[in-house]
Amino acid sequence: MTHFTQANERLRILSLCREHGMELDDHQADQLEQYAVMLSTINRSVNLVSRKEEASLLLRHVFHSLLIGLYYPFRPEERVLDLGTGGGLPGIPLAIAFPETNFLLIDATGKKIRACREMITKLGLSNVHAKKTRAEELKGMVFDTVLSRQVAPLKTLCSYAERLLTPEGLLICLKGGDLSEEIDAARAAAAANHGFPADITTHRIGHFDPCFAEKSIVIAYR
Ligand SMILES: C[S@@+](CC[C@H](N)C(=O)[O-])C[C@H]1O[C@@H](n2cnc3c(N)ncnc32)[C@H](O)[C@@H]1O
Repeated sequence: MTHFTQANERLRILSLCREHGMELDDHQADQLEQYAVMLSTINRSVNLVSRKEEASLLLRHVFHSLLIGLYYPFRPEERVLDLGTGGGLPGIPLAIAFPETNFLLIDATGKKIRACREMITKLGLSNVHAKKTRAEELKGMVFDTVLSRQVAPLKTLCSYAERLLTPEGLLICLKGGDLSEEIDAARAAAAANHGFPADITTHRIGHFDPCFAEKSIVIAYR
């Protein structure tokens, strides 16, 4: 990404966040930009994001992740799990935007978690930790919210999240394409997941930028 393009993207993302009520200070904007640069650098050796989309990392990955915070403002002290985080998406951008909320990033792939740890340390973030584990193997922890971006069908995510969430907990996913069959399948499987989800809402996000035309935020409720 050229410096010119990156500066434009930074301004655009900051103004989009501000327009929608998410105020980020200069330090947070610097951290988001630094994260996008590190993601792009590490991506040369560890496959963290699609190389085709590298040209607009700040918009397509960082801002895409931040959109969750526009629909669901995280509370201080809330415990959030990013299930299948890869290179820290959506967890790291959200941990930057919500410094008083606690994030745990998990992924089944060790080199991705090592990359996340390196970026977390360089960004100086103390509210986010990363652990190599499969969701099915994570035990003895509960979360107020489980997040997931591009990991598994909703039905599978609900089966993982159900035993990791508090009684009022939510599953929030970033998804693409026509979701009607996926949502029907998740609803049909609810009985096998202790009634989860009791309800599902979807929010189209194409109005933020044409690159999100096919994308939605899906929220599954107890
Ligand atoms: C397509 S990548 C998406 C990564 C990231 N969320 C993003 O949006 O860039 C899917 C990731 O989910 C991880 N994953 C898939 N199933 C998992 C499971 N059951 N438990 C933990 N991680 C899982 C994979 O290792 C992979 O890194």
